[in-house]
Amino acid sequence: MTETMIGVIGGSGLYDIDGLENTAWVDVESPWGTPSDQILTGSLNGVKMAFLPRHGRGHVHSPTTVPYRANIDALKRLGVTDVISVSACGSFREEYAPGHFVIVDQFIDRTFAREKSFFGTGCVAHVSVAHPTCPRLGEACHQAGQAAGITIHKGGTYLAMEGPQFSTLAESKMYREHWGADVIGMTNMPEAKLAREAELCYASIAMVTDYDSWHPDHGEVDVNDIIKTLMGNSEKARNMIRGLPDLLDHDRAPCPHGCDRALDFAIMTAPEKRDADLVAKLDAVAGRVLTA
Ligand SMILES: CSC[C@H]1O[C@H](OP(=O)(O)O)[C@H](O)[C@@H]1O
Ligand SMILES: Nc1ncnc2[nH]cnc12
Repeated sequence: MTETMIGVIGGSGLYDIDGLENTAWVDVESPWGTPSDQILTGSLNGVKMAFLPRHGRGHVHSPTTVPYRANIDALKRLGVTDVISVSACGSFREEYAPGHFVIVDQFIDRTFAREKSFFGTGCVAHVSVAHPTCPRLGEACHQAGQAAGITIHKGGTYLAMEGPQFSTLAESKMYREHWGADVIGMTNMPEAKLAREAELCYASIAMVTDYDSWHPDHGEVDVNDIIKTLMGNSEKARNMIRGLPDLLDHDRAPCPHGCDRALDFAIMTAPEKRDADLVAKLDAVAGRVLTA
């Protein structure tokens, strides 16, 4: 049995969490760069927790410049087993209204200006992201959300756009009417792909702040309106997070969906052809299979 450590990545409006015991903001060094910020460590009901504000406290990083690899590597290095990503999003569905939460289970990745893998020349790996989120962790988030009195929808496809501008009306209609996306945001990719490469269970909670620009009865998306909705959403998210330790237990059974074994057959490069520097950088992410 490994010990559970819940890592929470907080998006826009969620720059800290409360209620943890024995807290400290700690620097975590990563060979993949400097994480977005220090990481808040502590425990809740006997379960270890780590919190990282995705954009940094004070919202320093844009969706494009968030150091996604450093963030995931740093959480893995700390001992995190399960990552809960909390994000603001626009909605493409009437019934996913501002103030509601969505447990995302699929993604369409339209980002193009980000490093998307820990692997590359000298250590090539191909992991499956057919099912990019962990159903066990998503179910725990769903239960915690319901217990916190949140209107929370189970399942949804998140379109990850590059940003930082919001979508045009034509894009918004295309994503909604032709691509089947349910919500839109700028940050869950490549975060989800990297979490899978690092063999971390990953669940995404998208907090609806707006109807993007498609809705005939709502104006175009406006960041001031988003911030107003975010203020209410972030308190709800904190309430939900407080319920998670009791649902996840201190001792962690292996993931029934195999998230924690994603690299078992993924690495293609022959041992004698591997680049030593890259292999060294992969010590936290892939040490389980590279040193076996
Ligand atoms: C404040 S609106 C746009 C901004 O909010 C979302 O951030 P996050 O996913 O980190 O909550 C969206 O993706 C944009 O980065
Ligand atoms: N409409 C939207 N598009 C992209 N990212 C968002 N984050 C919050 N609302 C958004």
